Amino acid sequence: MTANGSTISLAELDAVRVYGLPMRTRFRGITRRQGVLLGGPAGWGEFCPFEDYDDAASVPWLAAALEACAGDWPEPVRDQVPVNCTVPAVDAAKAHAIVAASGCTTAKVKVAERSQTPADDVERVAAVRDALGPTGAIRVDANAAWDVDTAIARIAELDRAAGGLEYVEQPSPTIEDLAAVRRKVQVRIAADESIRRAEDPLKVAVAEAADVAVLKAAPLGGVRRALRVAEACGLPCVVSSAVETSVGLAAQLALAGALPELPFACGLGTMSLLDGDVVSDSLVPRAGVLPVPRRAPLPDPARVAAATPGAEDQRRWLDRLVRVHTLLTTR
Ligand SMILES: O=C(O)CCC(=O)c1ccccc1C(=O)O
Ligand SMILES: [Mg+2]
Repeated sequence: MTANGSTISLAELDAVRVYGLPMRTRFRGITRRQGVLLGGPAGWGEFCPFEDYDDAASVPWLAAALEACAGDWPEPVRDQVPVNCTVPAVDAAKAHAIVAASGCTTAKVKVAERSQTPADDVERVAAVRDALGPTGAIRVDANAAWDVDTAIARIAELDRAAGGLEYVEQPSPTIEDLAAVRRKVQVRIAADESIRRAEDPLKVAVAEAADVAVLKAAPLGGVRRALRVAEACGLPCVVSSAVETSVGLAAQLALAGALPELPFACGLGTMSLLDGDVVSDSLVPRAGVLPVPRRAPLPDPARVAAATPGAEDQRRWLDRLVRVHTLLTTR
């Protein structure tokens, strides 16, 4: 459903294209992204729930894609959005190179990945500071890896290595953990998974668990729904990608463009994580900013053809699309 209560049926779509693109670096265990591009009456949307999401969890992703197909995005209040570069759990030299090449003055560094030691994280963050210079902002994302005591210890080390962290994203799994960590550290806490997956995203603010809310348009059911979450939670918001193609990123940028306040850089500089795109004018940041588009860029037929996966993957995604659409429309 869109905010207007209209749902596009699959029969109203002009085009349905399954795509698959490899990731340049393994990221949170993900080595490729696949999804479906939907061509609707007013534009293109992208349906790309993560592989491990079940049908119920994928419903909001479809709502977000159909909102884009219906051309149902709110009016933006800004025409460009500052973004961070994203530094996966790579070695320090590679991290330095990513930041230096990015043109961004904010870097988000993945930490606490299973293949890494705390010393690797400290080295990576120190290298990122070196590449950014003294004025850039560094945030880290632990993806809920730490228990409360570990979080408190690691945050202190990483804050020192960074010469000051802007915030720590999801240091621990639960809202209660985040609140406990937040009471013990000086660094701001950002809630990501707690908002995406919680039945009631507002609990984050109520529990005083976070200083910043990370919003992703697709898992929250689209731009308009995500805007309502932003309003209700009352926290400063950062829009962060789900590593979509430029079609899905456009919806994220529509959200970032429509938020009344945007005090921090957004996590939308993720095209560099994907090896390829489905449009020819990719949403790649220039000088650390991305434009706020009025609609998604049009898929380029040659690029879509080049990214089309095998018959089995196509079938799997079309089946998934139909099942999730049934769930969306029969709720
Ligand atoms: O925010 C960014 O810079 C990149 C996006 C990102 O980190 C991400 C991408 C896919 C799934 C989860 C996450 C995350 O923020 O944890
Ligand atoms: Mg995160």
